[in-house]
Amino acid sequence: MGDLGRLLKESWSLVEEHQDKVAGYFYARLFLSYPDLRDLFPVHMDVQRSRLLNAIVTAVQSIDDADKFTDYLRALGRDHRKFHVEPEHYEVVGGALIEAMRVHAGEQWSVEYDEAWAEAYAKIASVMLQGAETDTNPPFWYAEVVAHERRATDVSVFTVLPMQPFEFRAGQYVSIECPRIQPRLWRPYSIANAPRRDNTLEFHVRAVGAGWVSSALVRRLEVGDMIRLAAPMGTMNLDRRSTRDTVFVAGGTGLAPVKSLLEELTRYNRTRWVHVFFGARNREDLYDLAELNRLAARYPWLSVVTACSDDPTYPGEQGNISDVVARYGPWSEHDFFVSGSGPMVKATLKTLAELQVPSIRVKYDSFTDL
Ligand SMILES: NC(=O)C1=CN([C@@H]2O[C@H](COP(=O)(O)OP(=O)(O)OC[C@H]3O[C@@H](n4cnc5c(N)ncnc54)[C@H](O)[C@@H]3O)[C@@H](O)[C@H]2O)C=CC1
Repeated sequence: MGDLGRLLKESWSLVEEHQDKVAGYFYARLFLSYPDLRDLFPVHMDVQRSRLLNAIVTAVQSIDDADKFTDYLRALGRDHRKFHVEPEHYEVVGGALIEAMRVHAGEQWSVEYDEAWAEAYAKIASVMLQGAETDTNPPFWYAEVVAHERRATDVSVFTVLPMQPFEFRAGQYVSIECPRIQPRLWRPYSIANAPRRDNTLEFHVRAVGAGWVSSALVRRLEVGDMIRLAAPMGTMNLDRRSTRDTVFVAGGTGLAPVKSLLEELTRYNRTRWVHVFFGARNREDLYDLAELNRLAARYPWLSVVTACSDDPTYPGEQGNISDVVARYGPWSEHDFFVSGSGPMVKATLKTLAELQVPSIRVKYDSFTDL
């Protein structure tokens, strides 16, 4: 770890325990110095409270890998155009963050820490700004909900039609906001189809715990609603030059990007064997199985294995999908795509490492919806 990385980690450990207070101070400082900024945030800050702070801290802490994150940060800058973020906002946010940490760190805080955070933050902000400034697309797209279907108690699949052309690559995700239901609350979801001639986009959403946006999208979204979409992000794309057979491992609605990549494969694949491992808690949550089976019946190169982790009488595989994949194989020559909750992705990456799958052949995008 470089010196800068060490200083950042060291200083964050001084305030880590008081994250809530740091977040409270940070937003108060932000809105005090820039009352206009309040309009960019949702009315109720409860859910939002730790999001921005966590995102910045994670990005800053990864500064040693900044080169690796350049594409991500540029895309994040483009994505942030949906908030109408101006260059001066970046400065205010950085200043408020450092002040909030300094105030809560106690006597051990030093000028060195101030400088380290300022340097790392400036680097990240400049890459994000570059991404935003070179983007010629609209800051967001309006899209009309044209279909909405409840597939399980907590899972819905819905389709939208963007009002202007919306370009993306199979496997990417976008932030979504529904102004009628929850203005200014944006959450990322994967697009569950490859680009289509009719421009429609499909999303799979599960209403989880305190996930306000997800619950609203599952329970309250209606055909005819207008939602807003931000710029597409993510690098979980197919490499058309690869001739390797491919394995997709999906947990729950993490199936969405897998469906998108499968749809792309149906357009050109003739030679690669493709295996889908789809895990859910119970059989009802295997919400898209009928469609997967239909694809497998039509394309001889595709096979599907399903598993339930909390349904002992399910006749298919039992257990977490990260373990189920290890019962098949050998996999050391395959390309892998992993999609699901953070813990599911982590567990699957561990299994694959144990199975000697080189990490370079494993693609995943990890994002969590709260
Ligand atoms: N909706 C979308 O477009 C996308 C969603 N995701 C993420 O996928 C997740 C889906 O959540 P749910 O449907 O509620 O899935 P879930 O929590 O019900 O889990 C589904 C399956 O994933 C596996 N799994 C879960 N936790 C695991 C762990 N700790 N270790 C090993 N395996 C585990 C198990 O096989 C389980 O049956 C969410 O976290 C969401 O953020 C990811 C990509 C796209």
